Amino acid sequence: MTDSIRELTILQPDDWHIHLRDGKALGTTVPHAADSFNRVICMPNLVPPVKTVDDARAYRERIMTHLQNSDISAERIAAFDPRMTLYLTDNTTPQDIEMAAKSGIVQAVKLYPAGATTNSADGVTDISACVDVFEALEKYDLPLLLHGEVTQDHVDIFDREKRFLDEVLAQIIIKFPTLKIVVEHITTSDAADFVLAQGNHIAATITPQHLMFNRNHLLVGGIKPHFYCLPILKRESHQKVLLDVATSGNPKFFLGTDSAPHATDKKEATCGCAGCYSASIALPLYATAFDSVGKIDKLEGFASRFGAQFYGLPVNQSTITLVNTPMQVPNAYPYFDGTSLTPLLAGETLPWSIKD
Ligand SMILES: NC(=O)N[C@@H](CC(=O)O)C(=O)O
Ligand SMILES: [Zn+2]
Ligand SMILES: [Zn+2]
Repeated sequence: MTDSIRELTILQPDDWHIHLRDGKALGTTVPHAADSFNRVICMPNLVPPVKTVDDARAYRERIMTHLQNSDISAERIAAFDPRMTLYLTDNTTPQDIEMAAKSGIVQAVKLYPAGATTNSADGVTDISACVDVFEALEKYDLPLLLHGEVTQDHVDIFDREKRFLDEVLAQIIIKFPTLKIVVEHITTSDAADFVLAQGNHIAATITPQHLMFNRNHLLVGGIKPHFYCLPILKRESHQKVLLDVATSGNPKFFLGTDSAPHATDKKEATCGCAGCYSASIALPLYATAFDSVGKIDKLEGFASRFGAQFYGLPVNQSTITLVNTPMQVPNAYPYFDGTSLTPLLAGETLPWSIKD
């Protein structure tokens, strides 16, 4: 065994699922995202949500303003390209979809079953009533991004993703056979198998936490709120399958951090918010996960090629270098109004870091 330093230079990655939030939160989240990623698909679950092209345009401008005010390099500022999504509600019309498709700034639309996750109260209450909207998405070739969990009270939280695939998504696919769909943040072997069984117009994103952790990390030895996100971490056998498919080189699986900031006091609470904050350390996390199974050579496809390919965009030209020199994850970042933001694995050491 040699201890030589290993380096990996890959095309600059994109993040196909990120929450930047709004207002003063952008002062922390935007520079973190722009440090590592060129394109980022910005989730629309703001309060109030991003529902129209005008909302999306205004949100993109607020994001860009925070970039100009940050201390990141001119080169990273020039490369950063937030892509917008619209939040589907019961009132979204086919005309809204047509306008989004023709806007040039809306990359996809997002479906949250009402009540499924953070800020999803305005989401869709009856997916079977979305026929016209799905038809329009199919017609204009605009991808549908799914938070794929059912929400009925009686369904066990660990079964909610599988039940969504079997009972909801399977029906959508039959009725709309060419609709482009991304099953976001998949967490089970069932979801991996489901996506593998479909055509190339159906893909999935995978978060760093679902590759690195399972429900024991969340619950054994005390409850760890910073591992709590939705869909919830599952058992180890699912984690292993996710790691298998992510590192397989299959272009159906690509990077989406689901970095989801909540102030530390909102996580460490009697009713803690769902979401792991990972944007600032996402690439070292993914590198660590891929290296753990000897598949670091598969990282570039997952992080920098397959997402662009799915969305019909060119791959980035610039590169970034990762190195297996350890880094310490900060205990917390300053957030807005005197609050702090605790990242995933706060205070721990990661074996990989980004080379300066
Ligand atoms: N993943 C999460 O646990 N939370 C996300 C919402 C989401 O992506 O489901 C958030 O916005 O906080
Ligand atoms: Zn979600
Ligand atoms: Zn998310």
